[in-house]
Amino acid sequence: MLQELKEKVFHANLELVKQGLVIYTWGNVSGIDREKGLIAIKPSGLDYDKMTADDMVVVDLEGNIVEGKLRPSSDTPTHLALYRAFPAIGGVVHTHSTYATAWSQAGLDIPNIGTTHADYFHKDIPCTADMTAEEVRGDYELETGNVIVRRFADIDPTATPAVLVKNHGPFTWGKDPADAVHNAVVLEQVAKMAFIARTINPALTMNPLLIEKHYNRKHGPGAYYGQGKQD
Ligand SMILES: O=C(CO)[C@@H](O)[C@H](O)COP(=O)(O)O
Repeated sequence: MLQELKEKVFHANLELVKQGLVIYTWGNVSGIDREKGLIAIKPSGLDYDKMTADDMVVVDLEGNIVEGKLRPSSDTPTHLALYRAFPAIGGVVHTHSTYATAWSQAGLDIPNIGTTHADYFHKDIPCTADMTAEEVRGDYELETGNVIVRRFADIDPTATPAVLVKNHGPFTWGKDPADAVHNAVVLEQVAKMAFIARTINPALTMNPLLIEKHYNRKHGPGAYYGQGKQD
């Protein structure tokens, strides 16, 4: 069942390691088959170098295991909350990549201070608020997803496919697992550049005109970015 999706999710998980976003068994990637309402996700606690596509666990949107001998990622409820709330997404990634996690631990949004950021994330990358005692002591992973969804009440998740969970780490998403990983890689670079830039100049400014210009070059009605069109 879902062999093609399991293969895509498996290779997307391996890409986290290849891109240096995770060590040991940290992080996880999932993908969804919207027609079937089924999700393939990395198994919990398994070394990436021992993992196979067949190890990917298939669950439904309520988290019931439909196929798989292993336990699904401990973050599965968070992934599922995002799939339920954001109907346009096809893949979700969670990592503890260094710079994005540092901004999560600092509890600050990553400000949009550069065109690389604007290309991929449009606005500031939001950090969630503190979780309450009830949320932490309750179904923590599900509540983590709910906190993310509430933080996006007035943010377009398609335009800004990333969030920092305060004191925990980043989640990204995309049209499929590979796109979600791509956004996780760029997020880590943007987090690193923002940290360095603000260290160099705490009083730096961003030209607001560049935000729409760069975002629309890549995503707007006239988007040609990467399609080989000439100026
Ligand atoms: O956020 C965490 C731990 O804080 C998790 O992402 C682990 O880093 C990976 O958990 P599994 O996917 O292996 O259950």
